[in-house]
Amino acid sequence: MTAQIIDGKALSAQLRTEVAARAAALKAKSGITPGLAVILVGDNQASQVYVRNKVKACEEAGFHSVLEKYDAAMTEAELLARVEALNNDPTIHGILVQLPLPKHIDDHKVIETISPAKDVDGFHVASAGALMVGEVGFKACTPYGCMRMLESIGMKDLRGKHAVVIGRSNIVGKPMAMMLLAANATVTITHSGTADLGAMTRQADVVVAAVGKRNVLTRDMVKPGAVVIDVGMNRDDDGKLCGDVDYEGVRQVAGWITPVPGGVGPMTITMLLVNTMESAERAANA
Ligand SMILES: Nc1nc(=O)c2c([nH]1)NC[C@@H]1CN(c3ccc(C(=O)N[C@@H](CCC(=O)O)C(=O)O)cc3)C=[N+]21
Ligand SMILES: [Mg+2]
Repeated sequence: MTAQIIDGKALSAQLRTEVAARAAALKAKSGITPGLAVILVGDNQASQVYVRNKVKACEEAGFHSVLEKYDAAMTEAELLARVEALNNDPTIHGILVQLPLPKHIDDHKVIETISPAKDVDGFHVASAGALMVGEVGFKACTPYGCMRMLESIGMKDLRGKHAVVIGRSNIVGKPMAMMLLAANATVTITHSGTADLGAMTRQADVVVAAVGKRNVLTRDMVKPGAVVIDVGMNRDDDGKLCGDVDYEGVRQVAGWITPVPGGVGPMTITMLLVNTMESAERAANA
């Protein structure tokens, strides 16, 4: 038996159609068009591609989108001033400052300047805190997308399940663990300081790999039938996009697996649209 595939592209298409319908309904009812502003500083090649995909996804959903591109020499003060201007712009419901930023700019300072009401990335301390205590706030898009993938295979409630997260970043590992916990899973967070990773993952009903390194999870580390979610975005020796999971090996034992590309990546962009939609609806009801 080989694993069934959780198709992030297909699920994204379905969810984006729903978002487009919500956007049209909001516009008809209140005259408000959801608006996303994306700021890109510098000329990082990968960032250019991602940002273009985000703007394209917005347009397809009927959103208003603004892409602001700046030279790598932009000062931190100039960037903070742009974020503040967008905070005060009523046509904008979501602000995304593409990371990484040039070294001379303090990412944390920039993120904390974004109004939590427009923090559709879910990176602000207020958004992370809201997730931790179960308050209303924007959820980080990548882990949020992983939760929607689990929901799509009937795993919305994870009571009685053991979820093992590999990685403890602020943008994926930690919020992922919080969301799994909120879904009633028993959660283990593993990382570079974990003594025996395989001993942990072999107990898991759900494994989320979010390290940024190839072949972190191999078939001998997976319990037969487990759900494997691959957040990784790496390049193999031929320059092809690949995840953190040894896909060919792991699919021989897993019950479900997400591919790279076509898995978590498209879902990340979809949840950005969902958060921006939500923000526009909140603004309309305010
Ligand atoms: N403030 C901020 N927010 C982010 O959400 C953010 C960021 N900065 N910086 C960079 C990372 C990366 N990221 C991706 C999203 C979608 C795909 C995606 O759609 N990937 C496609 C493949 C794309 C390709 O072919 O290269 C897939 O997996 O199928 C990839 C990467 C968002 N990021
Ligand atoms: Mg920095």
